[in-house]
Amino acid sequence: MKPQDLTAGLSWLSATEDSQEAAGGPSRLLLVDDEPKLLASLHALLDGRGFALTTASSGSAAIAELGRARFDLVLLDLGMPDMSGHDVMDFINAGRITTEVIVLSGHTGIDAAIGAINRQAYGYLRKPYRQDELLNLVRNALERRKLATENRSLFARLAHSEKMYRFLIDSSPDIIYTLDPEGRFTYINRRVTELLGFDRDALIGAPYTMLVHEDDIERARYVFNERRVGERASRNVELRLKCQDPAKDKRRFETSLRTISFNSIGLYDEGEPGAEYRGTYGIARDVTEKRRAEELITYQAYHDILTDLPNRALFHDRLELALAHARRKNQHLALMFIDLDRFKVINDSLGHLKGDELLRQVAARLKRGIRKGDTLARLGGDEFVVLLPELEEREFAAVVAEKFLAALNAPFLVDGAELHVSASIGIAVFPEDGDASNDLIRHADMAMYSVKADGKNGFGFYDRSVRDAAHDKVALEQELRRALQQDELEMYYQPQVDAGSGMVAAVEALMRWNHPRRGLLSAGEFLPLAEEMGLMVALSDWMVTAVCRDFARLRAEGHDALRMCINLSPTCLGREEFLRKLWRTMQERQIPPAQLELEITENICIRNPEVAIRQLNQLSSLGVRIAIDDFGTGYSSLAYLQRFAVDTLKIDQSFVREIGQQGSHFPVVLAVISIARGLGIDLVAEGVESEAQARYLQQAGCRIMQGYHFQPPLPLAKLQALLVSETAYAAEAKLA
Ligand SMILES: Nc1nc2c(ncn2[C@@H]2O[C@H](COP(=O)(O)O[C@H]3[C@@H](O)[C@H](n4cnc5c(=O)[nH]c(N)nc54)O[C@@H]3COP(=O)(O)O)[C@@H](O)[C@H]2O)c(=O)[nH]1
Repeated sequence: MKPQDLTAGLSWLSATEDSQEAAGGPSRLLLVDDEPKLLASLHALLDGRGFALTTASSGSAAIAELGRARFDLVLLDLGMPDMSGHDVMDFINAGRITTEVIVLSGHTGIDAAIGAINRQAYGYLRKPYRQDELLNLVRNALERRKLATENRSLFARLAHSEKMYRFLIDSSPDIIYTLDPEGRFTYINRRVTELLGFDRDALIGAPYTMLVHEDDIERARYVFNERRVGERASRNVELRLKCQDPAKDKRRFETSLRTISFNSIGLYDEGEPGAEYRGTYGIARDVTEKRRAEELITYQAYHDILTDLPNRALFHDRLELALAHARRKNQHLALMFIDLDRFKVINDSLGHLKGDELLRQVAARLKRGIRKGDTLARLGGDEFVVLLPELEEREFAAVVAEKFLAALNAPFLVDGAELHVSASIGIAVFPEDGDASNDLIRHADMAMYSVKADGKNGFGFYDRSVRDAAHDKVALEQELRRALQQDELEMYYQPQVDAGSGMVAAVEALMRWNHPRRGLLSAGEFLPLAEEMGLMVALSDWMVTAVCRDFARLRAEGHDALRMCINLSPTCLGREEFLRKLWRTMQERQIPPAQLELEITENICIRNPEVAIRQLNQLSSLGVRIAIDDFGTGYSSLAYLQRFAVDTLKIDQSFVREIGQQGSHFPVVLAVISIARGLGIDLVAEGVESEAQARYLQQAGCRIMQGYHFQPPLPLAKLQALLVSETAYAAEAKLA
């Protein structure tokens, strides 16, 4: 049997050996000699010296012992009958059994010694040996054995720690690198491949500049050529690094970049500055997502999410900058305030999703009208502002405003429906109309309101008339609050005439204000202000009391077939207490429900639609009539016909006004008349101002008309007189 074969199955020995050695205890010695006397004397010599002794009297017995246990030292005879000492050493070497061997040989020839040394025997003693010589050799062999064992364990611990650090470095979420003094990579962990796509082996020896975006190279020098340590090392320097798609051609860089934050420290001999510079090491963290999130947050803080336009904060910022620039350069700038007309009605009747889509499309059209350097922003709702810096002439702002109005003129297609939108634009110019940003915005806003008051769909500059109107408005506000207490309000009544008979069929109650300085103001001149000021509920309460009182009086005077029409403010409808008060007052004044008609407009249901619809239906079921005012102008007019039991449709004045030329057709008027006829609903045409209009309407099938052509709104006394003369005329006609 070859010594190698004998070692099969003994590999556990070398694996566990070190740990057994590390466990400590007496050194274990195996004494091998086929000569019993020599073996005994050897044993006697070593016994009692702190060793654990085992004896073997043949080569094969020695091998069996070596397979059974670990020995620190084998004292080995060479010439044994069954197996030579050399064979035993071959077995030890083949099995990688870590033990020291001292050969004790009776051979005198040099070959035996050479054979022992070639097999890594620690020592060779020729028999007979001196005892002290043997003991010395044994001590030295065991000392070497101890050192070798310690070395091996140290090496194993180092290898383990190296493995662990490599694992930690490679699985680090950060890039870890070292550079030589010339800025070439000497080490870089695996993270570089995951993050940037580069093969890390290909990077070793390559200059760091190949990774850095051109614009960041200067800053990169600061990081990568780092020569400082400790507190002075560079920290959190952000650079943009290029990425490579490993799937693609490796020579081509992808345009994508990642933002990486670097911390780096200079490497010196003995780790001290002043000693020789060896390069740089550092850690780099990917902060791309963090930066993107921060950029998004910043973007959203300064932009309107719906339209992607600058928001109020960014607009103010740009305006302040533009003003500073204009002051320095002695230039003009214009500020425009754009407000869509009737957007609230569209938004409430079509729903907010469509309203939002419309705003997006409006923003896109307005954007097309501005130049580079101008700013278009959305302040919220349907309010936009435009900044035109470096304005050469005031009139240029008018050209831009006209461009905006023309851009909005074409219909918008929202969810398959065509929508028509117009805007009112107010313009204030620096420095004439204000020096501070807030003044300019306020003045452009006032100019815009003035355009609205003048009929909307246009533009206007902030000027003296706007200023005066604003002052008037402030004064009017204060006076309106007093008007209620000082009994300055009065109800007027405009007859609705049957064009066939010329008789008054109904009257519409219209509020008037006997202003102490300005004279009689019609409802259109102060009710919008009352709505704005939140006075509408109080005014409507007063109106209900006054109308029911006047109506009861008219009825008591014998005009009991007369119908009274009152206008309902959207603010009041949807308030339970208002309609309860109306009902209570009607009962107190004994007004039959069928004689009262409530006029509601298209935006009546905006405030509290469910309550409004329920209440209207309740009143309707009690017999009160419902009329739709301004029919045809809103987006929901037709939808109302399904929601309420509508008794009357009022053809809006704007359609009636168009009736002028003889022989023409007025399709909207005809359509409203045919809808009313088809549904069996009464019709009233409002704003009839001429004989021609009256004739056309009558021929088209509308008999009841209201307008200056017949009667203007009248104070109660005049109405009473009219009704009395009418009754007298009717009586006369009957007699005749
Ligand atoms: N909630 C309340 N609303 C009211 C009340 N009183 C009036 N109103 C509403 O205010 C709007 C403006 O009213 P007013 O200034 O009174 O104008 C009305 C008429 O004076 C005017 N009119 C009448 N005939 C003609 C005409 O031939 N030509 C012409 N250009 N104008 C005319 O029209 C207004 C009546 O309109 P309508 O109501 O649509 O029939 C107005 O919307 C009133 O409804 C109130 O007490 N409460």
